[in-house]
Amino acid sequence: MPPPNGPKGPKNRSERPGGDRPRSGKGFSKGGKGGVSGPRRPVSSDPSDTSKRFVPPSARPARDGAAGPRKPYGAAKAGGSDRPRGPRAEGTGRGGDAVARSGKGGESRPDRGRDGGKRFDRPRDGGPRGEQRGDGPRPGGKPGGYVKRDRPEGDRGGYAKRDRPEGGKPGGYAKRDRPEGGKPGGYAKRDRPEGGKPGGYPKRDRPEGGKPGGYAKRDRPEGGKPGGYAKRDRPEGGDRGPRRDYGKPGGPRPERTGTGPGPTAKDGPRKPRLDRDGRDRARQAREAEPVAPLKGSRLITARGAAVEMLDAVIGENRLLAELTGPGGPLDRLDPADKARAQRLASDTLRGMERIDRLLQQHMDKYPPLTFRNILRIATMELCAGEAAHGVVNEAVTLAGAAPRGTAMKGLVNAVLRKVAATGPAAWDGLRVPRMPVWLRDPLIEAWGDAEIQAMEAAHFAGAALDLTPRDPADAAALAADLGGTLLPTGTVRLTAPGQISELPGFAEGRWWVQDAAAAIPARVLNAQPGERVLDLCAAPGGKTMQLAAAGADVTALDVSARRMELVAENLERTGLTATLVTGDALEHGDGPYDAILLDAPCSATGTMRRHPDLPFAKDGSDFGTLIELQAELIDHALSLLKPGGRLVYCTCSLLPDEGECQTDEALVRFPALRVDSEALALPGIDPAWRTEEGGLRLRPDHWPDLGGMDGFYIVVFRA
Ligand SMILES: C[S@@+](CC[C@H](N)C(=O)[O-])C[C@H]1O[C@@H](n2cnc3c(N)ncnc32)[C@H](O)[C@@H]1O
Repeated sequence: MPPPNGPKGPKNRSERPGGDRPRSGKGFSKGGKGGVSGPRRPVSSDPSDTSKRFVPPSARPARDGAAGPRKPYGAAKAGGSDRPRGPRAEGTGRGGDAVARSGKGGESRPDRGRDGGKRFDRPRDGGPRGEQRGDGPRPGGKPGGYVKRDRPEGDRGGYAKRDRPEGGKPGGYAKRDRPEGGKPGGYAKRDRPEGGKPGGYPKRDRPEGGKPGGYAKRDRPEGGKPGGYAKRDRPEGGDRGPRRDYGKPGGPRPERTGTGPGPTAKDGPRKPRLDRDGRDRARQAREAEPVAPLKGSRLITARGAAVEMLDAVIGENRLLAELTGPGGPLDRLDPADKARAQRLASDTLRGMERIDRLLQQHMDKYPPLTFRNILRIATMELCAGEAAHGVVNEAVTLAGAAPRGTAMKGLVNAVLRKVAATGPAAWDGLRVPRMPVWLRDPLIEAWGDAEIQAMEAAHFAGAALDLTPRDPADAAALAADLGGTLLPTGTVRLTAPGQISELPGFAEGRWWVQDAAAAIPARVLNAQPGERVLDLCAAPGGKTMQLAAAGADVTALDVSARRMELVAENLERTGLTATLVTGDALEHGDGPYDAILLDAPCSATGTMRRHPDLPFAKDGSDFGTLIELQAELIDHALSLLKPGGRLVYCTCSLLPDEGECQTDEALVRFPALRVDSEALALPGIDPAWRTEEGGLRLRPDHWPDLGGMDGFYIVVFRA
């Protein structure tokens, strides 16, 4: 068979035969790994020729010429990224995480030991001070210089002489030691909080080679505005040109608190910031330790646990879902307080940009991370209408209970009283918090400015609780019984649900938690009773349950043993059955199947309404690896299909690279493959959501009057 259209493009693209995916030498390739370099063996275009379809991984060409087993997912980043990862792709992609969160969920990292509260008691090393050090107040010193009005005349709020970094001038941080973008004298009003100027990083700080967006203008129609990946915009053969690098694998990670100030042009070349923000220590710690255990009584409260969660997300780039397991901040809380702590942490992350803007009005510089997070949570609560007296008292108590926190109590008290006086009234006038620039720029290029603002509004609004009824015919009755809303696609939405496991019908398995968008892939797959269906990346099992409830003979596979336990628990609760397989999808060979659902691991950027921690914990540097894996999974899934069988590919991502582009490129690799767009004609699915290549693009700003939905891409292939 002649090779399908190969990539045509700039020189730095991998030259790969067989219609392999066009890739950039920078772009999404994995630096030293060089991306998938071998030719991809195409699926036979002859539907009856099943013998040529399955190419076992062992028979595949070596990646980068390197023989041997595939490396664990994300483990081998180019440029020495030291971000430790668990087993391949565990926890990536969160299309079904809602199920896990209903009391079954979060992944803990069993490979980490316990540690005695290090985060609150870091050794002072005399090194540069930074925003994320979390070191506690300086020795022997009052926290002078934090609160604006507390400054003595002429005092610029800096550290006392003995505390200055070597070479430091009075009045603040020596240039090299200043927080990114910081000026001498601390965080004066004009200096923005974490992350820099609104809008983010100056051009030169963008990932190498990365233009904002990375989807070059030339790909758009003449004069066309961004938004949509219309076929007409693409060069022949589905070649979109080099892909964007969403992060800088192995390089220093950009500031991404989501709120603010990043490096500014005057800071000069970027330098590693690990010492400055404590991330080197954090990373080392992550290899061996779970969340630092709770220290003392102060953290056995919802607010204390929320502080610890924020410390881990912002200071250590951990996801909230990683923090819910044994040994984590929630460990010793009762279920109601667990829920409250998670809500406090999520709401604070969601509103972080506004919160920091309010706080910065009253501080010349930020205190260490833990105290900053105490202030942030309290500010969020004050602006949400909580009684000032209780919020301030609790925050002061929390601060005082932290190591070396006695000296911080005054600061916390003074700042929060000011916030209480003016913050709630100012809150609504502040702009809707934005996504971090590394993500915002490419999304604007993809969907347009107004659309991104609408998505940000949806993210800020958060998400209701969505339920999928086991029996789709029960949806209206379920909505009535639970006081919910029946959405056009058959999901039941609850706006004030309370504790999930206490809701009627939970124990009996009448429903499960699943975002409205996440429920659509299994619906378009339309499994029939008795059909042999494979759910290829199944955990925690939301889509498996839909397929099993339809009466199909379901095999559910996932690489994560821990997450497969959730599938088993969910099936047991709902009284549904499936064959469970724990293993790598790329090594599964038990075909052929009538239909396959591939809910591939992805950036999870479509789930930010529910996971506001994502922009803080991620920087996009692993997206390239995920995109490569998605293509491999598509190829392998196709090899397991019966002739004429259907493959539903989906990701909970907003990035076209994980959706529309994957479809384009699969169609180039496999010319006989067809997209079945008719399968998308289901009740509640707006035809306007269809994409030119025949898929379905769901976005958080869809259904604005109903409360939005997660971002998803869905396509139905026919072999
Ligand atoms: C988006 S989640 C799946 C959600 C699930 N379909 C649901 O609806 O509940 C992606 C899953 O892919 C799994 N995964 C990642 N790489 C895999 C691989 N190579 N083989 C099998 N599963 C994999 C992850 O463990 C994760 O559970």
